[in-house]
Amino acid sequence: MKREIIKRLPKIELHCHLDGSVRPHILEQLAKQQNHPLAWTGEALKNKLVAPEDCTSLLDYLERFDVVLPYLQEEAAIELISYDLIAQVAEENVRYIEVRFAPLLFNRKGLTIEQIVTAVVTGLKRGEKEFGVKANALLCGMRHHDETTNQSVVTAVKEFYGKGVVGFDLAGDEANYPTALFESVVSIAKEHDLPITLHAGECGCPHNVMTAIELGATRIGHGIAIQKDEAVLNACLDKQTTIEMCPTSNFQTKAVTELKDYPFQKFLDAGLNITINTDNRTVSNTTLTDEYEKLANWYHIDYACMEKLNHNAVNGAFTSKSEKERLHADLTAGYAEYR
Ligand SMILES: O=c1[nH]cnc2c1ncn2[C@H]1C[C@H](O)[C@@H](CO)O1
Ligand SMILES: [Zn+2]
Repeated sequence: MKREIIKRLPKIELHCHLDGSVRPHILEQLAKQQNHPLAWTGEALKNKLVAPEDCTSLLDYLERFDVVLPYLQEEAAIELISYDLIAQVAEENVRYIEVRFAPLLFNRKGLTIEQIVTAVVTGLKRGEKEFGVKANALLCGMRHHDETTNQSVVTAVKEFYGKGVVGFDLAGDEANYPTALFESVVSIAKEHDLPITLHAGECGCPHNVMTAIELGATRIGHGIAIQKDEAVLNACLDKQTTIEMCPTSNFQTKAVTELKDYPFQKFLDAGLNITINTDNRTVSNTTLTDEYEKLANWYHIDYACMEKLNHNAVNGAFTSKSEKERLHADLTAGYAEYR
C-alpha cells in the first residue's frame, strides 16, 4: 500500500475528539485573540499537546487536554476549531466524519450547553460547505461528571438531534468509573431512541463492553478488552456492534503494549464490524492516513480490506439511509481500480 494512495482514497471516520484535534497553530491563534498567552510556542507547544512516548496510562494521556481546554471557552474559538477539523480531514479525503466533544468541558466562562453545541455545529457545517465533507456531532458525557451534568448532555442530544447532532457517548476515565455507574443516564438516551456509542473496554475490563451493549450502545469506542472474553465477543457478533478501533491511541494509553496483543486481526477474523479511527489527531499526532498505513505495515492489509473497514464505518454511522447509500457508492467508486 502506498501512502499517497491511502491518503487519496475516500475514508470515513466515526471516532474523533474535537478537543484532541486542535492544531498547534490554531491554538496559538486563539491565545493571541483571547489575549491569554501560552507558556509554550513552536515545537515546545507541540510537545505539550502530543501524548509523550512514555505515556503511562489513559489518565496520563488525558492530561494533554488541560493545555487546550482553557482556550475553548468562547463561541468563536469553538466554531473555529470545529471548522478547522473539517479542513484537516478534507486534506486526506475523509468523506464523512462524526466529531465528538464534551460540551460541559467548554462552559468555564458561562457558555450555555446550547451556545456550545451551536458553535460546534456552525463550525462543522461551515467546513462541510467549504470542503464537501459531511460532518455530524456526537455529545460526550464525562465519566468524572455527576449524573445531573451528564443528564443535561443527553437532553442536549435530544434537543439537537437531527440538527447536526447524531448521538451520545461517554468519555474519560473508564478504570475508575465503570460503565455500570451510568445506567440511568444511558437509559434516558435509550428511552428516547437516541443513537449511543460508548467508550468501553479501552483500558477497562470486558464487562464494561457487555454493560454498554446491554444499555443500548450499538457502537463501542476502542473495545480492546473484548479479546479477553469470548462471551462479550459473541455478544458483539450477535448484535453486529460496530467497534471503533484507534490503533495509535491504544498504544499510547497502554490499552496494549505489544503488537502481538493488538486485537485487529483477531477481531477481523472473528467477523466483528471493526472500523479505524484517529481518536485525537493532535494528542495522538496522527491522521487517518497514518492509521491505515500502520495497519498496512503491521498486518499487510490490502486495499480491499481498507475498503471493507470503511464500508463497516458507513454501516455503523449515525446518519440517514440515503446518506449511507451515497457514502457506500462513493467508496465503491473510489476503490474500484484497486480491487
Ligand atoms: O481515548 C479516550 N478515552 C477516553 N476519553 C477520551 C479519549 N480521548 C479523549 N477523551 C476525553 C478527553 C476529552 O476532553 C473528552 C471529550 O472529547 O474525551
Ligand atoms: Zn475516544
